[in-house]
Amino acid sequence: MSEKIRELISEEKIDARIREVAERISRDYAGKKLHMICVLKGGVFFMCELSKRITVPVSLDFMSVSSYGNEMNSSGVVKIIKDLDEPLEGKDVLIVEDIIDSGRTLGYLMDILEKRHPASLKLCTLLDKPERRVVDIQTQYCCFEIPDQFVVGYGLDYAQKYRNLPYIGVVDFED
Ligand SMILES: O=P(O)(O)OC[C@H]1O[C@H](OP(=O)(O)OP(=O)(O)O)[C@H](O)[C@@H]1O
Ligand code: HPA
Repeated sequence: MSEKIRELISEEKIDARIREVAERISRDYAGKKLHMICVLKGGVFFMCELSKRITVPVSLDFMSVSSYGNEMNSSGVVKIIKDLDEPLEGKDVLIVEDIIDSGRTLGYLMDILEKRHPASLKLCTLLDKPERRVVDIQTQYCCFEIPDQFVVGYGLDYAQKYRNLPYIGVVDFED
């Protein structure tokens, strides 16, 4: 079986929407410092583009968790592959994700990070697939809601492929 990628959200639309969300975040955190946590690997493209457009002082940290492996459905078991370098105590923390699907990854992550006593803990996601939700997640900043389709590009992969596409595409499978 081979796969074909069909464009769902263009590079231009993503760029424009990230600017809008970055403006909102900059307004909401005016007078504060923002500690942004990127969930690797998928969140890295979004984190770079978003953080460049935020106008309050920003610090960055990275965490790697895995639940999908090379599959198209979450295993339900979330593993920490790399923990944060810095403590979160007293910081205004924004988690930056590429996608919320079942919500299992973020549900697990938010529980762990809350226990580290940040001053605030919010979530910013590039994509949200609300139809797929199993775990309830409160998202403060979302760029796009998408239907229940497996997507790639802008950091998102299928079996580690297509992360570097500059747009979001849907994977169509062919014989
Ligand atoms: O809401 P969920 O159903 O939990 O799915 C969302 C998670 O799945 C993907 O991560 P993945 O485990 O594929 O790792 P990756 O970012 O390294 O590709 C994505 O980056 C989210 O972290
Ligand atoms: O639609 C998706 N694409 C890539 N990775 C994902 N992880 C959760 N959902 C997705």
